[in-house]
Amino acid sequence: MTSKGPEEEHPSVTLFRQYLRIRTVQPKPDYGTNPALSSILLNSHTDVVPVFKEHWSHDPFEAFKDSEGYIYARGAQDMKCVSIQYLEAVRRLKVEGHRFPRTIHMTFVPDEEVGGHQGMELFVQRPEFHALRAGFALDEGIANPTDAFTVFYSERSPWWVRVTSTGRPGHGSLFIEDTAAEKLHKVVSSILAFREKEWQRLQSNPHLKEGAVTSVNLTKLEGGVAYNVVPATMSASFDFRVAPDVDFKAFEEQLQSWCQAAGEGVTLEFAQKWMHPQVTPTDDSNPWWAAFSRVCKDMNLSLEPEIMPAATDSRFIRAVGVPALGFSPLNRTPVLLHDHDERLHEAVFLRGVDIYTRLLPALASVPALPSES
Ligand SMILES: CSCC[C@H](NC=O)C(=O)O
Ligand SMILES: [Zn+2]
Ligand SMILES: [Zn+2]
Repeated sequence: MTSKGPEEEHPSVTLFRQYLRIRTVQPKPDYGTNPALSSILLNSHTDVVPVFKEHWSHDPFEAFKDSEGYIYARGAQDMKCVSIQYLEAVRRLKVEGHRFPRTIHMTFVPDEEVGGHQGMELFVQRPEFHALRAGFALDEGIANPTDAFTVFYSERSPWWVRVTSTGRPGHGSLFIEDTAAEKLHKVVSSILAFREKEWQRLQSNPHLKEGAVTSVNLTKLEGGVAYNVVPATMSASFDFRVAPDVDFKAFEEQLQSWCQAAGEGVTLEFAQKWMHPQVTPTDDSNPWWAAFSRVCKDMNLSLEPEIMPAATDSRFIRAVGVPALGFSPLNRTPVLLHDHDERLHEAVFLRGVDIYTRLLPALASVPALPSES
């Protein structure tokens, strides 16, 4: 009863037997046909952001599919789709018996949504990461509502800044001078004026995309104990996303000078300060880009190369010298990552599997780089 014919075999048993046939024998495990070459890393994170269930049309963890084919779930775009698309493309290529010179590794990492500090940031420093010998990585991108696909070659750097202002306390009925609030107000005004300037710069230049300018939002205000007590301390927290072409030293000095200009006792501290932005070249000098863009051209996919406005695990990968592209093959899809009713059409998902099925052979067949020969 256990040895059924091949046509009846349980798919899990078939998968098991396919895996057994791969000669991963030490000391020269057969991971790819040329293990001297660097590998391709397909990275995805497994965590998702929280939900406000009351704003969803369907249970965000049920993966409900409506009659049109839209699948509703937290992670449908960010980025459980990509994890499964990688796996399905690799499975397809294996079933078809393809072999490539370069090994393909997949990593499924935690904690990206809270900064990756316990995930990819640590992993890239580990010997296990270096043992993968990654030469190029793919990681998440963002959906594109048009026919085109967005691909990210760099990222803005997150700087999370808390400005703390101290001043004279006292009774809420008096005109107290030099209060924490009035000085904090000055800093907030300076930073929001800068925000407006960057916004105008973005608006007035159709060639600039969101990731090319520096953004900032005031995200927290803290302080105060009672209506009639002037507090001695107040603070404002800001989420800056600094564009990769900014002079970081000069920018930090600018922040400091806004604090100083507001008066005595105004200081800033960083809760997050990424200092290592990297750009993955998007021209044919980069053989990974050449392979990636060639496949897209062959498949008639139009690409929109951009700088990622948010921060992903790609920044850690690029910072250790591995070029990376942020790409989620999701076109004709409204951008709903982190939003209510995050959803993805099944046809778009399946098309993404087709796209990876073409991309992976090309990337895993990039000839030896000068550094590899
Ligand atoms: C800056 S650490 C937080 C990382 C987070 N990534 C995805 O949304 C982001 O806010 O960009
Ligand atoms: Zn993500
Ligand atoms: Zn996210």
